[in-house]
Amino acid sequence: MKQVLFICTGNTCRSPMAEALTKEHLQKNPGLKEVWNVKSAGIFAADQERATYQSIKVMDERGVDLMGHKSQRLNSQLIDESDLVLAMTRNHKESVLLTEPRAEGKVFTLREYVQGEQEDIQDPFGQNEDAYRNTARELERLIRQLVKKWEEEMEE
Ligand SMILES: N[C@@H](Cc1ccc(OP(=O)(O)O)cc1)C(=O)O
Repeated sequence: MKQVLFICTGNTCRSPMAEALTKEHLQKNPGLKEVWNVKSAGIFAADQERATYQSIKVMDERGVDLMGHKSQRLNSQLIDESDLVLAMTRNHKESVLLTEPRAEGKVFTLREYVQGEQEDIQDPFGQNEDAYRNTARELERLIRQLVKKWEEEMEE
């Protein structure tokens, strides 16, 4: 099996949403579900924190359960065991490559990986629910493209 690891700062908003959305999409695609294991972590995350209330709420609005999420701090082992590391921002990507240079080649920003563009996914932390909703919508779009990309790769 291959492992994808989503990275953000606190592992309580963006990367948990990306993880949950990806798992949700994989549920609908048994072939791919056999291929990809999905995790998330945060560069400055505390361990064992729940996702923020707003993240849980906006995911719930999409029928995606984030209640069981527990944050974890990024570490070398997680990077080493991952085949693909998808960061929310260029800063996250650069920070990973600075501490784990051997990860070069498997670390991308999510948008770079699916759209070939460098734009970041902004942090909704500390903002209102609508900001979270916008992040969720943006992530949903990107994750749909990610899964499509994996499907196409599988058919090759
Ligand atoms: N937990 C940090 C900040 C933080 C939390 C979450 C966060 O969002 P995300 O999980 O999307 O990186 C960003 C930063 C603090 O102590 O203030």
